[in-house]
Amino acid sequence: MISVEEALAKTLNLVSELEVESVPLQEAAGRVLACDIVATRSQPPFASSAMDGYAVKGVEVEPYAMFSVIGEAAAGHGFSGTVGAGEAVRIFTGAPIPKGADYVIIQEDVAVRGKLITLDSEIENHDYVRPLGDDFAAGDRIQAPRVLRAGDIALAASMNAPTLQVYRRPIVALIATGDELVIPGEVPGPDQIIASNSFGLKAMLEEAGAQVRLLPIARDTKPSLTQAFTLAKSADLVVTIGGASVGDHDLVADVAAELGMERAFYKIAMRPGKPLMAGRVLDVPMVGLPGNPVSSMVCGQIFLVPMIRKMMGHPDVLPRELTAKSTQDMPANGPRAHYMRAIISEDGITPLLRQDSGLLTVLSAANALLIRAPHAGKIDAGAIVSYLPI
Ligand SMILES: Nc1nc2c(c(=O)[nH]1)N[C@H]1C(S)=C(S)[C@@H](COP(=O)(O)OP(=O)(O)OC[C@H]3O[C@@H](n4cnc5c(N)ncnc54)[C@H](O)[C@@H]3O)O[C@H]1N2
Ligand code: MOO
Repeated sequence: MISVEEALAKTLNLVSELEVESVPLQEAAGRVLACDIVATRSQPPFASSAMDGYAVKGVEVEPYAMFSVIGEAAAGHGFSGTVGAGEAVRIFTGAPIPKGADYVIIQEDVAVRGKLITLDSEIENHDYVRPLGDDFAAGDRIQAPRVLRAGDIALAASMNAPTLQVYRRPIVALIATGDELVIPGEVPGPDQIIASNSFGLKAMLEEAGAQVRLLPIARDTKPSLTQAFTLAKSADLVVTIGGASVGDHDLVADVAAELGMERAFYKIAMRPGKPLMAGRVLDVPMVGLPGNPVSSMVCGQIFLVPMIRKMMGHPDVLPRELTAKSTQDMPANGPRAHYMRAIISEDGITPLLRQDSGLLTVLSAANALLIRAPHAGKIDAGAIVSYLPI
């Protein structure tokens, strides 16, 4: 058995960044930018007004000064003339500052009579002019790599970049295995249960950015598993669920071996998740998850999500572990790293009472995985422990 850290390094080694593709701006959120975005224009492209008011010459601004209004400048429709001494142009937010003017008096500080304005006794000492290129100048860049958030998309749009270069999303083929499984909505036979892991994993991996194909459930026979692997050949990552352990019907390792699997490892010092395996099958990176529902979801979180992130070009692939005070005493841990389903709140972190890897109710109630290292000693309530939010 190898450690979680070794297994993580080996699973990450199986994959690399995928190719770069062009996507429309509207579809780029959450993707990782692969090439710098270069602004093809400055913003604003002209000095512009930050307020509704009157554009004048700044040197003429003083209490009770009077100006005659000679025209109007609105956003999208500038004033074509020049502002002279004693003159003002009615101006609105976003409009170009007219020639000759360099100051905007907000309309709240002005008394208007026909075409004449008089400044109040107190005037704000602020020109309300946004200079040309105040936000960015032509040639400025959004640097890659970068995970594109909503604010970045707005900035890229403003830079007039209609398509962006991003890493491709990985295609993941998910193969649930087991004669006992039927899909949700079907009527299970007396010895059957509903397949849950593939649906939970699909949600998890899609949230991480993957495109997930749910393959038909493979039966516990070699031909059925062989067919499933063959169907998955065009994916960037094949994930099997179940059949990973040592029982007579756990055939994933055997079938993968018959298909020439280059095995990276089998079995890790982790709880849940001991029978995890990984390698390449039919030249496709493959991870074999244990079937117990919580085991497969926890392994998905710890191993698959970082693999997806690496393929998508993320600069940081590993989740950042956080720390909190344990609200409970805890006994010494055994030889496997324990990822305990737990609840993090302002009081600290509390491991849930039942940790059996078949309990999806417990996983659903948890919002964190409390991490106990192999052979960690016993701790008292109040001790600092590591966790991952889930
Ligand atoms: N003698 C031993 N028995 C087991 C060991 C061991 O070391 N020695 N390891 C245990 C551990 S730990 C785990 S985890 C499980 C993993 O076994 P498999 O990967 O072979 O999984 P299965 O036997 O196929 O299934 C286990 C369990 O999970 C249910 N299952 C499977 N797939 C799904 C699915 N897609 N959706 C919902 N539930 C699923 C399945 O019905 C079983 O109940 O092995 C232990 N045994
Ligand atoms: O490791 Mo198993 O995954 O404990 O249930």
